[in-house]
Parts: sequence; structure tokens; C-alpha cells
Amino acid sequence: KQPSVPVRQYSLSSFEIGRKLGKGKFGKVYCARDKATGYVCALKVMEKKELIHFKVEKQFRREIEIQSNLRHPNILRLFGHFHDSERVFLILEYAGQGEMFKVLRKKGRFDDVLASQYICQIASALSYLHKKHIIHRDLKPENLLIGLDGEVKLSDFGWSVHTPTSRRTTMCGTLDYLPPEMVEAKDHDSRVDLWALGVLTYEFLVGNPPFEEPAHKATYKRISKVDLKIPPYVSVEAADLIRRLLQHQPERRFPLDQIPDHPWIVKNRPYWPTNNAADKKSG
Ligand SMILES: Cc1nn(C)cc1-c1nc2c(-c3cnn(Cc4ccccc4)c3)c(Cl)cnc2[nH]1
Repeated sequence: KQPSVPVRQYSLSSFEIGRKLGKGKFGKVYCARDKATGYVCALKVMEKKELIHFKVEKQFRREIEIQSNLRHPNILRLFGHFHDSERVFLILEYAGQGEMFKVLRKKGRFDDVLASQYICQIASALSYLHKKHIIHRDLKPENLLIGLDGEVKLSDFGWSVHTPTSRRTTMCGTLDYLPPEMVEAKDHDSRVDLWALGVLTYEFLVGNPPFEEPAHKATYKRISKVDLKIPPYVSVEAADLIRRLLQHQPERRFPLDQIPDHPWIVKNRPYWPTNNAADKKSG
């Protein structure tokens, strides 16, 4: 019988805290090094009183429970968590190239090669989640990170749940990524992530999400009608995948496991993927 690896008890003094990497709605993230092993990670710090005030403790507990049991190259690892009297801490994998939305805002929009690689990796992570009956429900550039070798890392599982479900918590933040069945507060299942993947594909290639409007009501209307306008510079293959994902009826949305064989992905897959981990291993 394998001796079980002793689960280490962490506290703030287990780490040397580095620079602040970023902040989100709840909490801040710092670069941190584990003193015992020298391992660099990302420490997400949240104030307990904030979690209580925003009534997100349940969401937070779900984030820990779901993310700590996931193992996939395109899903950010959650190694552990601990708390002190006022704060809770998540010990997260450090993503070497930072936040996707910052790269997208800086570049404006991605070309077919980069966007298709990102979408294929996200589809792989979503397929892994759906096989475990988990839907992410909050797919957007703000919840994506980029690893040292340029690979995408899905993060922030605060909104993920086990399927099938009907949302009980009121949504806050952008409506842009919600599919019709969620804006109409109908029952929904893992195919909500397919819709969001279509929105993400569009945003990677155009620079803004497809149904964006200043007023929520207008966004809601455009989503419900699938009022989709794809600019002429978007390639025929990319437009085809976007249209196949942004289908009003969930059952008509393009299945995740067919994404790696879609012409847009196949046509833009580089022969020799540059400087990825496999390359380094083969030397
Ligand atoms: C920024 C940055 N630049 N470079 C070179 C690497 C990074 C980097 N950032 C991260 C981050 C990181 C930072 N901010 N955020 C956004 C956030 C913060 C708080 C709550 C919710 C969401 C994530 C993580 Cl988790 C994990 N790894 C990270 N790596």
C-alpha cells in the first residue's frame, strides 16, 4: 500500500511574499515562494468580511472543492488553502505569462493561429470538466491565464457547478457571455459553456464580444435574438465555428470533442508547435 503523501499544513509564514500580480472583485493575488521547497506559486488573498458581505462564501467553498480536484494542463491548479483570523488564502499555480484579458487588450485582437490554439486548449479543458459533470459558467478573458509556454489556463471556478442545474444566485457583472437559456433564467446544462466558447472565439478575433451594448437590456435582446454580425476580416473557417457555437438551441451547438477536427483549428495548427514543454522534453 502506497504511503499517503502527508498533507502539509500551510500558513502565511510558509511563504515569502513577492509582488502583487493582480486584483479581482474578491481579493488580490501575490507572487509567493514556498520557503520549504522554493516553489513559486500565486497566493490569492480574500478578506473573510468581504466574502460574507457579498454572500459568496458558498461560491468560494465550491471553488475550492471543485478546483482542488482538477488535474488538466489547461486548468490552473489549486494546491491548497488556509486562513487566519480575517483572511482566506488560496495556493494557486503561478501562470508565467499572466492574464489573458491584458494580452488581448494590448494586442487588440489575435490572429487565426493564436486564437485557434487558445480555443482548442480551452475546448480540451471544458471537455475534461464536462466529463466530470462540471460546467464552468463563467468563461471569459478575465478568467483565463497564460502559462510559461503560452498555454491557456482556465481559472476562477467560483461560478462552476455540477450539472444539470438552474441558477439560484443572481448574476452580477457582464451579461456578454451568457447564453439565451441563462439570460431567460431557464434550466441550463454544460452547453452553456459551448455558447461562451463561441463568444470567446469572436472576442479573440474581433477584440470585443459579439452582443456588447452599453445597456444590459440591449445586450439581453441581442443575445436572445442571436443578433450576430461577424466582421468581413474574420476568416470563413472561424466564422463557421462561431456560428456553429452561437446557436440559440443548446442541442444544436457544435460538440466540444469535434473542435480539434474543425477546419479552422486544423488549418491553423502549426506543424512544429514552438517552445512547448513537449519540445523541451524531446530536446
Ligand atoms: C500578472 C502576471 N504577470 N505575469 C508575468 C504573471 C502574472 C500572473 N498573474 C497571475 C494570477 C492572477 C493575477 N491576478 N489575477 C486576477 C484575479 C485576482 C484576484 C481575484 C480574482 C482574479 C490572477 C494568478 Cl491567479 C496565477 N498566476 C498568475 N501569474
